[in-house]
Amino acid sequence: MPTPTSTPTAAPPDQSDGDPVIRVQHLRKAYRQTVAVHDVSFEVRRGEIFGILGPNGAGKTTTVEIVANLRPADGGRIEVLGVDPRRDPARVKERVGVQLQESTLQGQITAREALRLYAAFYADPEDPETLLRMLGLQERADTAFDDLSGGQKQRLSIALALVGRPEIAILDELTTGLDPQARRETWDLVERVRDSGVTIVLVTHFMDEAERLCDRLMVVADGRVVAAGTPAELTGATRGARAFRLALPDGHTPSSLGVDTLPEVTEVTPTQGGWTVSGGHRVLPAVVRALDEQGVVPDEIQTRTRSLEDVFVELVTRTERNS
Ligand SMILES: Nc1ncnc2c1ncn2[C@@H]1O[C@H](COP(=O)(O)OP(=O)(O)OP(=O)(O)O)[C@@H](O)[C@H]1O
Repeated sequence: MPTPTSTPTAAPPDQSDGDPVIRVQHLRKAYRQTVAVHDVSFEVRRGEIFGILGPNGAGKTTTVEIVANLRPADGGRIEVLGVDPRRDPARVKERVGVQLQESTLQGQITAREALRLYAAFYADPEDPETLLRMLGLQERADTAFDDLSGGQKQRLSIALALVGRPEIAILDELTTGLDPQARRETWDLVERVRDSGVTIVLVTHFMDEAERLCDRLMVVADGRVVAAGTPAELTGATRGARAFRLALPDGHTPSSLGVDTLPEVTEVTPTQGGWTVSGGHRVLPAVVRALDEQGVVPDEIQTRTRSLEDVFVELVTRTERNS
């Protein structure tokens, strides 16, 4: 069974809004030959859901484990609720609840027993029965962990992260392996937890999850922050950015037709059966005009709102290209 990640005497959350509860500057961490985190800086504000997105191996888990004081950093400055986790580990343990990837409990323990056991580590824990109700687990409270569904196990691991009444909850790969309905239920639950005053740091590589849940987020690739902002800022919704899918007749590519060098085009990325072309407000007419001038009729043009996934793929592709 994993060691509980928090200990006694959590204070009730301070409800004052917006001030940073986590400040990370120039974080660096290497594991022997692998530099997992090159240079990561960010702030998490009280009461928000802050997302950390990135492809596999980007350094997301390493970053949050350092914030939760489960690993030492090699460099940089970290402040959690005003203190350096290395200097005051007890305070961070008291106030930060962590649900890490693949948290597994001993197979025969029931949800109720696990919550009671974890609650015993705190002076003022949340009532396990309240958590069971809040997470919709009361019907399954006496079921052995091994017999719970994936979604129920996930909800139990969130409950365990919340049992110490943390001010900050770190949720890592929250919905990996869940079916669509269980994912949606888990999202609703996370919003309820945030609404109850807990600041949430959400590690994910699901764009839909980030778009739906996060107030602000950062995209990490290869141990560096490659973009940060609200989902709307990142997708360019506030700047009138556009994207569309383009399929061309055999023998033509966007670069052979000079599409990628048009001033209106910011990015061309390959997608299944074609390319995603992104740019400013006038990107679509500019590309259609350029193709027409060369006598090329596109096989397909499909417009849609630029999603966080488009942005993510562009950013990660660009980072890989430059590294
Ligand atoms: N304990 C460790 N020892 C050695 N290398 C490690 C260790 N933990 C992580 N790494 C390496 O550090 C890099 C970053 O890993 P990390 O788990 O932080 O990334 P991540 O973004 O959370 O990835 P994922 O989405 O796959 O969980 C990877 O190359 C990984 O192999």
